Amino acid sequence: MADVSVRRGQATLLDRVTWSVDEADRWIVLGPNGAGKTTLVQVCGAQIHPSGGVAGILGEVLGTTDVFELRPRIGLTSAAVAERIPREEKVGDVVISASYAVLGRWREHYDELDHERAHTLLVEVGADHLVERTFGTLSEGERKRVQIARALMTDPELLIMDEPAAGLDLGGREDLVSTLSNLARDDTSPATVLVSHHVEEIPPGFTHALMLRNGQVVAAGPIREVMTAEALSETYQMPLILQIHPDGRYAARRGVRRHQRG
Ligand SMILES: Nc1ncnc2c1ncn2[C@@H]1O[C@H](COP(=O)(O)OP(=O)(O)OP(=O)(O)O)[C@@H](O)[C@H]1O
Repeated sequence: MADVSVRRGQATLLDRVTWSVDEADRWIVLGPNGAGKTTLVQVCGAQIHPSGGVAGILGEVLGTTDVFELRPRIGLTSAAVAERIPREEKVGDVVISASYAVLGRWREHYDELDHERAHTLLVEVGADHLVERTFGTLSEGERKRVQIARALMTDPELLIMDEPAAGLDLGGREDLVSTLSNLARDDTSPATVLVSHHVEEIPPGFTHALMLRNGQVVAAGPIREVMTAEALSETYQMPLILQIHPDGRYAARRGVRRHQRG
């Protein structure tokens, strides 16, 4: 992205964002509510066009390419995508129908390889036992896993996940973090962008971080350089203490301002 802005009426949702993601990168995108995270990944996912600047995705430039050819090359999970999955659809079909970029399985013919791939992906995300269940009967955590398997079904060159841990309980979150960590560490996984609200949800193996505030980039780069208490405090506009655990997990909490003596 070069100087990418997104405007709606008088509002500037993204303000001259310059950012690049390489094939082997696994990015975490952090920022307070309303910072522009979803808007950013909607541009990355070829769902919306920038109002200004240039966005290049997988060798194509948005605005000069057919987004209907580009979108199947991108795996996207988000609340908006989940809402469009029919509740009565069987889990196996939710995953396999991604190969034709349709929601709701009907008319399509799938071959044995598709079935094998869907099964392998469900095993990878720990959801193979759910294959015969309907999507509507799954718990929030189970739905998130199925959505990730679906996003991977087309063997995308870019994987974008917008808040996959939202609504999960502690156990569900921990399971998801380890699933995402395994994905991140797998060399065959695509370039990945993960939007999150909590530093505790950053899966070990993620390589880069981008912090957004008011549509602007506060910090971006290799995770070990960018994930600092200073950058986080600036992003959330409050003094924060950041802990980095030896296993690569993070934790943050408000710091108490020290009163100066005298
Ligand atoms: N069509 C629109 N017109 C005006 N403002 C909009 C429009 N769409 C989104 N916004 C605003 O743009 C800002 C960025 O929204 P976005 O959804 O990208 O934020 P976010 O960082 O994903 O937030 P959250 O963490 O709450 O999901 C928000 O303040 C939102 O209210």
